Amino acid sequence: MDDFVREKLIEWDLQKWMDKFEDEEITQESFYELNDELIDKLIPKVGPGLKFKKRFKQLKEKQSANEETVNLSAEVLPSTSDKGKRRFDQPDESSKLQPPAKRQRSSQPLEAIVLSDVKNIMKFVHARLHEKDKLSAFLKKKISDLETDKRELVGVFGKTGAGKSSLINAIIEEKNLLPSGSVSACTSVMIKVEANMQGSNYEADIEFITPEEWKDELWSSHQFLGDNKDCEMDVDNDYRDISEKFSALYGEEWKGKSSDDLMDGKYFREIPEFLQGRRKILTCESAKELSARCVKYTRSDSKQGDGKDVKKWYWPLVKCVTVRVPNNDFLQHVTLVDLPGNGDRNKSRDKMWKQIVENCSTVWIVTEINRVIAEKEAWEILESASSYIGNGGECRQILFICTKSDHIEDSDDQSAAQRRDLIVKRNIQVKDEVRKEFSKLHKIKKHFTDDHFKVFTVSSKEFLKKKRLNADETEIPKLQQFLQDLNDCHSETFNYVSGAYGILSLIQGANCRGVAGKKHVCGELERTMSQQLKQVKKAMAEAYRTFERCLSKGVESSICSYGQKLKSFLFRKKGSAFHMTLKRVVQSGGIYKPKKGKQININMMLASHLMDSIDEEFRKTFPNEVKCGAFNGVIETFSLNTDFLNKHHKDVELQLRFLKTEEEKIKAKLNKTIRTQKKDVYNSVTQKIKETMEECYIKAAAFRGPGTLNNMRETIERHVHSNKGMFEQAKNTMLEKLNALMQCILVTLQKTMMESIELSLKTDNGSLPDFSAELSMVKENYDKLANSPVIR
Ligand SMILES: Nc1nc2c(ncn2[C@@H]2O[C@H](COP(=O)(O)OP(=O)(O)OP(=O)(O)O)[C@@H](O)[C@H]2O)c(=O)[nH]1
Repeated sequence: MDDFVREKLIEWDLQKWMDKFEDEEITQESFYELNDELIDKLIPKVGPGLKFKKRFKQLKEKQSANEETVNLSAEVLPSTSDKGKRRFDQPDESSKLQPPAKRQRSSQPLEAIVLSDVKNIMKFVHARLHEKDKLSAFLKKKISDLETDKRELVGVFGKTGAGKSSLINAIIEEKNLLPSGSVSACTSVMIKVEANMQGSNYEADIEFITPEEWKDELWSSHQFLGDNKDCEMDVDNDYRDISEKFSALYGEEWKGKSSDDLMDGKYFREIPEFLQGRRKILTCESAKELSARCVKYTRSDSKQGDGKDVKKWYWPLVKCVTVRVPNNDFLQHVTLVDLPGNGDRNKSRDKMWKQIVENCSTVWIVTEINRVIAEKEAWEILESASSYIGNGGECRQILFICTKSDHIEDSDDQSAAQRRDLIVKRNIQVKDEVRKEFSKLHKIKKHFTDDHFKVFTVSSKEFLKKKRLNADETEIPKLQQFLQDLNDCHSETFNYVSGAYGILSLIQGANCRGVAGKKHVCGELERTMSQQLKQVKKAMAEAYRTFERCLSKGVESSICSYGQKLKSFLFRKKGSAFHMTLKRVVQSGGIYKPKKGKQININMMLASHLMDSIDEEFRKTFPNEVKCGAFNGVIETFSLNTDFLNKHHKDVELQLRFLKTEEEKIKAKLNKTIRTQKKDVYNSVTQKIKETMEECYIKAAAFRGPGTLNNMRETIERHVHSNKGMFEQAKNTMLEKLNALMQCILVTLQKTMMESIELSLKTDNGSLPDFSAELSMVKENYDKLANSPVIR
């Protein structure tokens, strides 16, 4: 690094530290970024204020004292639960100190180091630009818009006892994190597992449902119990469900009490956060301790095992628990979510379930190897989740994970090698069977092809014990590799650095006055843009026509067949059990999830012909795979051809570089918008039908006494007959949403690129600060990244 660049580095570092002192933001961790040279330079810079000098001296003394402490045995040192948050001017008795910034830096990947450096440079540049003119304001905004927060969501589904918790523990190599193994306790809430980026502790962040939601649930359960007190019906599952939920929280006390009584503060003394609408945070030094403290919030009743000391179980009040794990390479950019298979019977948890499921980029279906084909639950989960994760979501891969592969019937006279061979042979056979089964699932195959589906046969137990199988044979390392690949942040970092490189190039370019070729290049760019936008419009118009054609067919077949569909559902069963089921369906807006079995959803049933008509085209137009790109890849191929212009117009090289990075950034941003908005487009059909049906559900739910079942049936049938137009309306809603999305893409693309062309080539501004040193530093980092091997 030459002296000039070094000087500059020190200069912006100094500015950063001066700001930090002014804002009183100095923390123990950040202090370790200061070196002697900086401290010496900083003292005169921060002015005559002795306060600073004094504080620096204290800091310095503390640093040397702590460096000595590092060598002492960790056991003799007190805990460091709030390390990193403490200010240096506060006494800090508990420092088990290792300079984190220094310690981590050596083991950090290139991307993390580059990103941190470039981010600091851009912070400095941002602070130095004053919003006195249009260009500076534009540049400041561009810097603020640089993004890097990629996080991949992996949804882990499976029935209780399938081995999800053990699997997660094994993969992230935290064997005591999620409780598993008890016979009667099971995970009853959604659990997100992610990295603790802030500190070195294990944390559980417990989010509750609101007191109002709980009151609603108490009220509707009382209604249900009241409605059924005289009936001898097969409502066992629902009754058991209510009883289990209330007994967990109130013991036997809930019986005979009103909803208001059960909201008394005395029941929630241990969790004041619930009544205050806050989250509860548990912080522990070990995974084991956290796991033990979490049990009463995450698991359901247990007479034995891990919950024997628990008096109250709070899972009915918990919406979601986020467990944060420190220093874990597998979780840097990945969140694993342990999810109940088919949504949740509680409304707000079900809403959250859907939101999470729709955002999963990968889905793991976990099931025991022994009953993989016979056991229908895993396949049902896959089938019922397919529209949420496929066209209605963003899942790129489904991993079907068969657990407990070590579980094999063997006899005493078999040698260890024979048992191992049996396991390996069965693994191959099972994989084959699972793939065949998958290829029969027509509903799922509308959303996913065979390439999206992978099968694994794992043993979490053997991965830890290695008695019968070696690590590779347990296939846990394959899943670890899968997570590592998801964690790869190369492309996100590269986008950030290349965006920063472009912005600094533009600043440099703007400072060069009177470049001759600007006008000509500008004309060329505008011409290219108008041609390219035409291509985008053409591809969009084609997609619109295809959607219209498919949906029109869907409307026709919906009108032909809805009557039969409705009849076979409404009259499929006789008697009081179905009466109760239908009542629950209409009470909850046409959607009901029985304790056992598939979800009932009248709205989806009515929308099914429309969805069938569009599913395949929808997947082609909005593929979830990153490499494909929406609207036949036309946004991916959009280009202003700056590379070509660059060859002939070296005088505007800096501006063209900026435009190239702008083009990449806007395309990445649009892809994100499409990924989110297309879910809305897809769900709009069912949503429209749900809205049209709401009125008749309310009417049907009001019936009481003899004849209720028939009254409900008739009300629903009559309503659908007189609202047949809803199929056409649903089609139009989807087309309107599609059109709005297309317009948004076109306008954003055109506006952003036009603005960038104007500001880079039509403005002369020689008064921006000189950032040539920053430009060369960012270029150095850009080249480093561009030349580093990409893992994926
Ligand atoms: N033999 C064997 N047993 C396993 C393996 N993985 C899990 N188990 C056992 O299977 C049982 C259930 O495992 P969990 O990990 O708690 O299953 P889960 O899917 O998380 O269950 P819930 O918490 O109820 O949702 C426990 O007794 C585990 O010890 C494995 O690889 N081999």
